Amino acid sequence: MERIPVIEIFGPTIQGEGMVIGQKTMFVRTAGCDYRCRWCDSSFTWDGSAKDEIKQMTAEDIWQQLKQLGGDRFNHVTISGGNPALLKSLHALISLLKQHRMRIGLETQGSVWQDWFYDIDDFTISPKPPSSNMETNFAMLDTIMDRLASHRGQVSIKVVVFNDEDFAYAKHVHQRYPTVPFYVQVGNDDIHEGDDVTLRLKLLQKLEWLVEQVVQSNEMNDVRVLPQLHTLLWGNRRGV
Ligand SMILES: C[S@@+](CC[C@H](N)C(=O)[O-])C[C@H]1O[C@@H](n2cnc3c(N)ncnc32)[C@H](O)[C@@H]1O
Ligand SMILES: Nc1nc2[nH]cc(C(=O)O)c2c(=O)[nH]1
Ligand code: SF4
Ligand SMILES: [Mg+2]
Repeated sequence: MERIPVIEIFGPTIQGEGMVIGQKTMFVRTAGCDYRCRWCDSSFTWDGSAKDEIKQMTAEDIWQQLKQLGGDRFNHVTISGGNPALLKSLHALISLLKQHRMRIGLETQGSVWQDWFYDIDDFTISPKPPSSNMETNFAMLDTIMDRLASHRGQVSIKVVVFNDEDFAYAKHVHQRYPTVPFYVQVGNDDIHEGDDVTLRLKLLQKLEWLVEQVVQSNEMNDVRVLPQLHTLLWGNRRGV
């Protein structure tokens, strides 16, 4: 039986980001990433700090844990990471979730393709801006966007923005794929802040700044600006 490296399973909660923000969902977070974003809010998935929590699970193990946590109070499961697209073995989980009539969301940065992408209902691709210190492979991103063009599910692009340079990058990505629903998301620079009131204030100020950038730009007439709703509600906690 193929195994999937899982670092946490949680929910029911709400999708705090992007196209289906507010959707009640469970989360399955896989371990391992091909990127090392400077500001990654889930670096425990790849930096070794939570390596003892990684479980090699079968699709059936994961389903059992989802049911144990969520009972019959969910019909949507979001797969995130790390980069879940590194895992060919996820196809087994995707088909099992389909059998159980779940809708499936995926969060990935668009650096790797998998054939099971075709079975995702809510697909979020989040290419990384300069502040991450990562470099986008646009040839790969073009391939992925091209293959998903005739996808039956919803596809969107979400770029996290921390500064002017990131905003310029976001414009560039939006122009490259102009027909794909496009979201800019507030970057959280304070991933170690423990005081939720302080964090909220900072994030709302950044949201105001980002809204202003979009309002003033004639190249961003058809984009949506969002905060991370879960961070506003529950701060930097894991598993929410
Ligand atoms: C932790 S990543 C996991 C999925 C995949 N590796 C990716 O980056 O798309 C999930 C989402 O969180 C975003 N994210 C990570 N750190 C963040 C931060 N400090 N502030 C805002 N968004 C962040 C990522 O850009 C991505 O859209
Ligand atoms: N509530 C909630 N929404 C999220 N949307 C994307 C998340 C992620 O870490 O991928 C995330 C998360 O960790 N929690
Ligand atoms: S690609 Fe996603 S999980 Fe990987 S380091 Fe960047 S934000 Fe974190
Ligand atoms: Mg998160």
